[in-house]
Amino acid sequence: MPAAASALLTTVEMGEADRLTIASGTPGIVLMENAGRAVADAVARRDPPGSRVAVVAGPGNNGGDGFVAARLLAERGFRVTLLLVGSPDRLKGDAAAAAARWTGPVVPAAPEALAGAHVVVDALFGAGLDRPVEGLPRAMIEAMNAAAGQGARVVAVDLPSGINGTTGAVMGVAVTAEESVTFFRGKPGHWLLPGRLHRGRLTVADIGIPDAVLATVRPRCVLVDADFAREAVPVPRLAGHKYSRGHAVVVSGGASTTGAARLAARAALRAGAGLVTLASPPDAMAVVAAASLAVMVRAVDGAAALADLLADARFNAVALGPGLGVGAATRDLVLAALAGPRAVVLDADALTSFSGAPEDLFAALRKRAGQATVLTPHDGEFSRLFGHLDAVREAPSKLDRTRAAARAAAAVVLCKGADTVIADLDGRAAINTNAPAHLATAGAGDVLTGIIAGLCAQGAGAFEAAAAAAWLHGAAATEVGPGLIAEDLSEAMPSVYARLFDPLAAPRAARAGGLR
Ligand SMILES: NC(=O)C1=CN([C@@H]2O[C@H](COP(=O)(O)OP(=O)(O)OC[C@H]3O[C@@H](n4cnc5c(N)ncnc54)[C@H](OP(=O)(O)O)[C@@H]3O)[C@@H](O)[C@H]2O)[C@@H](O)CC1
Ligand SMILES: [K+]
Repeated sequence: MPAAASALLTTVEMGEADRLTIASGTPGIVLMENAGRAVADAVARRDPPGSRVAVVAGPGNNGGDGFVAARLLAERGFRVTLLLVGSPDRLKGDAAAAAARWTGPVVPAAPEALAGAHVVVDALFGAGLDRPVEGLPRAMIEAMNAAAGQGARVVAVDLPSGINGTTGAVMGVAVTAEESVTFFRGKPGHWLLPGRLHRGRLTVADIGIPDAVLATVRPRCVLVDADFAREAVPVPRLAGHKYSRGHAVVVSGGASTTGAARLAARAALRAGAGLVTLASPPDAMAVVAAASLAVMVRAVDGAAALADLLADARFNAVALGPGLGVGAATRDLVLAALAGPRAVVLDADALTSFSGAPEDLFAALRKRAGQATVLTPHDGEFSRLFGHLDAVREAPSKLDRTRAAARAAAAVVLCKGADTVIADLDGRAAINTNAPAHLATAGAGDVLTGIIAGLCAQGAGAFEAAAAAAWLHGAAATEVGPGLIAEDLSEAMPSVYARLFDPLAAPRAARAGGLR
């Protein structure tokens, strides 16, 4: 997996990182002191000494972090109230040790005790939340949200209480924080919906866990960022020529529906493919040719003709789906594309055409497992293709649903949305949230398909191509800004690439690692 810096750790993986660190000689109470200090620092960064701080501490180590933060804030002149959910004599281990260092009163938690707080530190539940929240904890979460409504700033320790760190799910009810301070690395629940909407600004604090533990923990999920995209995008060699950058084919629909394929084709070219050909039904040739300059056009009448065209091995990546129409003709085109040694990207109508018989698609995909194949469903297309599978229905998160779909289809699956998840069939996964709201516009999905095909044509692996394309697509939308229409995305790609590969604009870590 590229970019270990952006690894996201499940709560189990984070527990292992803690254990490995403690086993190699750093006591747990030291980690807890560091965690509590990071929380106190987050409070002190924005609120002056003298502010009233209510710390809501729970019965586990998240509460322990709260005790440390309470002590350090009191030492810095904040007026701190410590509200405990549960009884002090049931605190264990490091949390008990942290509580013993707190010399102020321990007040039994009650919702009304939050009145007048300028800052609420939510140290109720973190990684250990394992069931729906009820009773007093629920009342305290609701009171924290009510306090936020009255103007209090809520700073969550590790996770907003009620959010599952691994899945991002709300376990009954959850705090909506202004800031969450987490430790060592982010967690999938900080980035998946709805967790992302609850966590506010995310601060990741170093608490003394060495990066080296990642080699043992081996996290399977990353957040897609600029470093990931920089590593994944094949950079043209000076000695290369257009053929060495691959030749992508995009299959077009009929005369009245060529726009989607044209958007995809142009995006494949802008993504860096050496050559791009639109395979067009004969009746649409005039329309397609008139609107394409750098993109080439070939008449292709049905699945047999597509197979003939693709017999030329230089066509090394094919995208199908945008504007293709739903039905048997599209199914045949898809099966023809899948039946050979090339990267294939399936989107939109190419997916919907198999919604009555997904197993037919999966069988064709399994035959080519090991070759690059990417499916790019939105939520509706995803449930039509994969909704019948138990492993998908029972998955606790979008992350796991997408992984289950990738396994079933023997392909990389990119499930679109505000939290786009990309999963490989081996369990590797990535989350991309680099997507401004104005990206949700007609034709944007067609462009994403084209970028993936363009990266695959240049030799990127299917997983890397899909994840990097999602990030680039979002970066292009950010570059254009509000008012964006799908046509603009491809035109913004040169600026996105310029920024990505400009050594002066790149972050220090990437410079030190050397740009290819
Ligand atoms: N050394 C380390 O490991 C470090 C860990 N760190 C910190 O520790 C946190 C993880 O700590 P944790 O594992 O103790 O879990 P935590 O989130 O405090 O909650 C568990 C408690 O809640 C309870 N409980 C659960 N669900 C419930 C529900 N629905 N309703 C009611 N009760 C519920 C559960 O009780 P039980 O199941 O026993 O009834 C248990 O008592 C992590 O987020 C980070 O902040 C940092 O200090 C860095 C060093
Ligand atoms: K919390």
